[in-house]
Amino acid sequence: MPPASVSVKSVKSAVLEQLIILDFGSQYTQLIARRIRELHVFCEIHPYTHAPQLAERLRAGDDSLRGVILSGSPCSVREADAPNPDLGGILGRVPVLGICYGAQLLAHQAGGEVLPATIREYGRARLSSLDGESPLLAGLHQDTQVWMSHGDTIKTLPADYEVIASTPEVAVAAYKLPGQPTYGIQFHPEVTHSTEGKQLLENFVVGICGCAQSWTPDHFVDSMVEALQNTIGPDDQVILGLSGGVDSSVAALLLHRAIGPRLHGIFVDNGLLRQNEFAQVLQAYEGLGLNVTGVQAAPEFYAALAGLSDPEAKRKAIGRTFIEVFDREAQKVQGARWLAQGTIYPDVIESVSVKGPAVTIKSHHNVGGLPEKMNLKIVEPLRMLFKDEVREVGAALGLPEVILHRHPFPGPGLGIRILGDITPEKVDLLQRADGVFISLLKERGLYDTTWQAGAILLPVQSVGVMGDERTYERVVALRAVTSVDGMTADWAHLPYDFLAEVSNKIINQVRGINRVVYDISSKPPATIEWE
Ligand SMILES: Nc1ncnc2c1ncn2[C@@H]1O[C@H](COP(=O)(O)OP(=O)(O)OP(=O)(O)O)[C@@H](O)[C@H]1O
Ligand SMILES: O=c1[nH]c(=O)c2[nH+]cn([C@@H]3O[C@H](COP(=O)(O)O)[C@@H](O)[C@H]3O)c2[nH]1
Ligand SMILES: NC(=O)CC[C@H](N)C(=O)O
Ligand SMILES: [Mg+2]
Repeated sequence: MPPASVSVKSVKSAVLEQLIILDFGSQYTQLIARRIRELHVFCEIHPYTHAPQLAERLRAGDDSLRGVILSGSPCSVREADAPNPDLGGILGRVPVLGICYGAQLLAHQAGGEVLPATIREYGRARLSSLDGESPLLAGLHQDTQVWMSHGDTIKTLPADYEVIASTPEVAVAAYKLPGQPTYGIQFHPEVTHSTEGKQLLENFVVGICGCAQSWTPDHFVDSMVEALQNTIGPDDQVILGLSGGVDSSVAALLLHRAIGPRLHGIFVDNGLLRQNEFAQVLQAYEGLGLNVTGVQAAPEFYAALAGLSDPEAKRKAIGRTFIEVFDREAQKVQGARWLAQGTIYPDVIESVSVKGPAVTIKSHHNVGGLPEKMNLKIVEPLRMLFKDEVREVGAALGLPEVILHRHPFPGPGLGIRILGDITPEKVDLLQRADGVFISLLKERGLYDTTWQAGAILLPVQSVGVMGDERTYERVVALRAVTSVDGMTADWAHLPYDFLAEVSNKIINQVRGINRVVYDISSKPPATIEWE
C-alpha cells in the first residue's frame, strides 16, 4: 500500500483560497512559494505534470484555486523534450503568471518565437517603458531594478499580445494576453534583487487573483486541525514519531488538538542521540499533556547499520529500523491506523525529484527511507511548511521556548555525523565532543544566534603530541551555521576565542581526539550535514 499523505489533499478542502505554482524545475520555485506565503496566501508547489489535474478542478467548479504561477526552468522551450503541458483548461479560467521559462512557454505555445539571446542575461537589469496602467505593474517605478537569469529570449510575441515592459536588452520583459488575466515576465520577481518584485507579486496575488490574505499561523492551525479531524476516523489511533525537535513537537500539538488522547507519541532512542538527550527530551514533554512513550532500541539500529558506510545506505537502514520500531509499538495500541511524522517541506524538496526538476540531494530518512510496504498510513501535517513557518505555528500553539528554539537535529542523528561506519565507541566519542561544543555555545550566549551546530567525527587520524608523547588519534570537525530555513546557510562567524576554548576543552577532555577543525563552507555548495 503506498503511503497516503493527508496534508495535501485535506488542506485543500479546508483552505478557502490558494495559489498553485506549476514547477518546471527552477532553482527559485521555493522562493516564489515563500514570497506568496509572506503575503498570507496559501500556496502549494506541484510538478508541471499536474496541469491536467488543475484543469479538472477548475472544470468541476473548484473556486478555491485562485491563480496559477508557471515557474522558470533549466530547460529551453526550443528543445524537443522540454516540458510542454497543455494549459488549455487553465488559461482564461483563472489568472496565470508565467515567470521566465513560464513566460517563454506561454508565448511559444501560442505561436510566438523564442530564440537564443544574442547576449545571455544574468543579473541585474532595469525595466523601461513600463506600462503604469497595467494592474500587474501598479506602483512599480520606471527604471526599477529586476533580476534576470535567461539564455533564451522572446523574439516575437503572438499577435494581440501586448508588451507592458522592456529592458535595454530585452524588448519583451513583460507582456499580457488579450482578454484574459494572463501575464508573462522574463525576470524573477521572487528574488530580493528585484527590488519591487514583492509589489509585483502582491499585485498579481491580491489585485489580480483577488486573494484575501487571510492565511496566518492561527488560520493554518484551525484549518489543519479541522482537516485532521476529517481525515482521521473517529476510532483511529495515531502513532507519532516524536524526537524532541521542533517539527515533530509542533505536529504533536496540532494532532493533540485534533484528536486528544488518541495520539500516541513514541520517542525512540536509536543509539544515535546526543549526550543525555533521551532523558532531557522526555522531561521537556512533561506538562504538555501529551502521551509519550520512550523506547530504547539502540541495539537494533546498530545491528541494522553494521558494516554500512555509504551515507544513503545508512539513512535508509535507519529509516527502515524506525518504521520497524513504530510498527511494533503500534501493535501494542489497539486501533492504531496512522503513523504521523514531523516531515517539513525542505525534507521533501531535497529528497524527491519531480521528474526533471530539482535533483535528489539526500533522501532524508523520513521521506526516502520509508519502506514500500507499511502497515500504517502516513499523516504529515507540516509537509508543506518551511522551518521558520513551523516555528511560527509552534508559537501560535504555545510550544515552550526550549523546544521552539532548539537547533534542528537530523533523525539519523550522529549516524550521519560519523563519517563511515558506525560503532558504539565512535558514538560515545562524538557525544562527548558534541556535548562540550553545545554546552559552551549555551554558556557563552551563542546558541540562539546560531541556527544549527554540532560536531562531526572524521574517518582520519592525525599525529599530535601530548605530554611529550606522540599521539595518533581522531579528528573532529565543528559545524555551526546561520540560516533562515536550512535551504541555504552560511558558516557561523563564531569568535576565535570561543573556538579556541571549545578546541582546548575537547582535546583535553575527550580522550581519543587530538585535533579539532572548523568547517567554513556555506550551503550551497556544501550542505549543513557532512553526509
Ligand atoms: N528519535 C526519534 N524518535 C521518533 N521519531 C523520530 C526521531 N527522530 C526523528 N523522528 C521522526 O522523523 C521526523 C523528521 O526528523 P527531523 O529531525 O527532520 O524533525 P524534528 O526532529 O521533528 O525537528 P528538527 O528538524 O527541529 O530536529 C521527526 O519529525 C519525527 O517524526
Ligand atoms: O530528519 C532528517 N533526516 C535526514 O536524513 C537529514 N539530513 C539532513 N537533515 C537536516 O536537514 C537540514 C538541512 O541539511 P543538509 O543541508 O545537510 O541537507 C539540517 O537541519 C539537517 O540537520 C536531516 N534531517
Ligand atoms: N530561468 C529560466 O526560467 C530560464 C529559462 C530558459 N532556460 C532560458 O535560459 O532562457
Ligand atoms: Mg530532529
